[in-house]
Amino acid sequence: MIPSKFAPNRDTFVKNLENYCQIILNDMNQYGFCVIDNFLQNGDAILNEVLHLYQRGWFQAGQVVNNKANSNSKLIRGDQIIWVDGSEPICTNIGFLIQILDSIVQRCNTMFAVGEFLKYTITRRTKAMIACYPGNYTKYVRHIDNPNSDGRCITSIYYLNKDYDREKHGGVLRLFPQMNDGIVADIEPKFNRVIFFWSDRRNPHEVMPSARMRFAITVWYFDTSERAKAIQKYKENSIQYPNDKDLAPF
Ligand SMILES: COc1ccc2cc(-c3cnc(C(=O)NCC(=O)O)c(O)c3)ccc2c1
Ligand SMILES: [Mn+2]
Repeated sequence: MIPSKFAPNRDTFVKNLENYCQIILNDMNQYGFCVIDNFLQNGDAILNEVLHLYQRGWFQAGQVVNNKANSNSKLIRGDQIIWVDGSEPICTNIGFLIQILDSIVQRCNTMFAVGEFLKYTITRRTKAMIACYPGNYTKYVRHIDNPNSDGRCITSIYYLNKDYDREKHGGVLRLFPQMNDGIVADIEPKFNRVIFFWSDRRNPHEVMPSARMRFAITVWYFDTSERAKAIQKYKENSIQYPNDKDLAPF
């Protein structure tokens, strides 16, 4: 469990974005991450849309960037993913989630910006990546989402797993925050819970082996200048920017 003094875990019933922003600004500046429970009213509708997409067989095995020829990427990450932008007819509730995340992140970066948020200009994001860890102890080994300045500054993950019991199901998100005194934080992927964290080296993390099907929706937000530099660097080295086609920005 996350030690209570440290846990920026929030069981909040706040009804407006400003309250969410204050919580996120405080926790992201102090701990580097923020957890909010009971995030939306339409969680069930979002889950139904995700299950519908999964049952249609549209998810693909998650890739690993710089995957060495001889390594089995399954050993690194076992998720299956699909990218959506939320405007698809069967994703209207997922689209609502994306709009709320956009509103919160933009307010944190403009109207209420303090501390670390002042360092970024966030105007773009990826599409939403819906990930399913299918159970049978699939996991994602310890990694950093953006270790080499690819432009991503905030990771936001919305969880959809009802009755999640960490003892029976595993699948906990384990964060190793480098800010503060670096206490390890175990985040259960509970239904209608959202987490925001800095995507860079401040937050190494892993998905522990999951014994049951585990769904999450991730959106990454870009810092404009870091993103532009990253694309320029890959163009100069005439390397196809690995994330452009895969992270399907926007
Ligand atoms: C080359 O194309 C791609 C396309 C998609 C990619 C997605 C991830 C990724 C990163 N982090 C997590 C994670 O930390 N999940 C934590 C949780 O679910 O609680 C995750 O599930 C997936 C990494 C590399 C990718 C490369
Ligand atoms: Mn990650």
